[in-house]
Amino acid sequence: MIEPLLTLEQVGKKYANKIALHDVNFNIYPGEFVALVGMSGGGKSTILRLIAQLEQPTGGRIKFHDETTTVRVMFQNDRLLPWMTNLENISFNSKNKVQQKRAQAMLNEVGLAEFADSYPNQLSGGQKQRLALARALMAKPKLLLLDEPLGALDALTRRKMQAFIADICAKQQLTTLLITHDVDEAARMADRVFVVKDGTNVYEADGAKNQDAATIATVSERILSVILHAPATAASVNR
Ligand SMILES: Nc1ncnc2c1ncn2[C@@H]1O[C@H](COP(=O)(O)OP(=O)(O)OP(=O)(O)O)[C@@H](O)[C@H]1O
Repeated sequence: MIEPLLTLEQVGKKYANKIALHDVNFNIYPGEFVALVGMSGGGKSTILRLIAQLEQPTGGRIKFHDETTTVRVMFQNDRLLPWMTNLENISFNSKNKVQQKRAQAMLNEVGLAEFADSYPNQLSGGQKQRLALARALMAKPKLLLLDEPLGALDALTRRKMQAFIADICAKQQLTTLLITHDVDEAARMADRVFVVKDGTNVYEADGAKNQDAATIATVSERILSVILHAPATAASVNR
């Protein structure tokens, strides 16, 4: 049996006057691409922040089966540093030759080789997100967390970036967790999709990664229907 990379067991998160999460249970396995979808306020970003250890759960536990697992997050806001060149943004301005070479190779990988010496504000939205992805990948993370990374892009660029990110993650066999409102995006990019509703994960479906448009549409429709109609008390999945 394959050991999960990450297990969430009855995870809860209480803020002063709000229960954001109350019973989150799931496993993520090495190399898979998982998407968390759901309506606004359901708890998706809170789950991501807990996994990234930006906050601590107030109940249950989050277990990394290999304690050396490194995690990187890519956010909707690219968080690039405007005063550094694109290359410096991903090499963290390191003078180390190996690091610089790797940064250049990473720029090639994301199709930005010719923009090494220009600055983030000279890039398009999609290019900025590719640079942000390159920066996240520089650390060779075992787990990549994507927090609505394509939310600010126009529809066409977004579609291109979905394929681009899914391909890079597959090529690098990177374990990836994507948070998105976009059901079609989740179905299109993910191996598995979890629906998060009212602080818990209420449903799990196979995604439609690398499938034809009709399959993506069918999977999206099913997920959307769960988001709209699943009772808040539905049993959470535990795989
Ligand atoms: N720091 C906080 N203090 C108090 N309540 C919070 C805090 N962060 C989140 N919440 C609440 O927890 C719930 C879940 O929020 P969360 O941001 O995780 O939802 P989400 O599904 O990611 O929503 P969205 O898609 O709009 O980002 C919401 O009701 C939110 O108001």
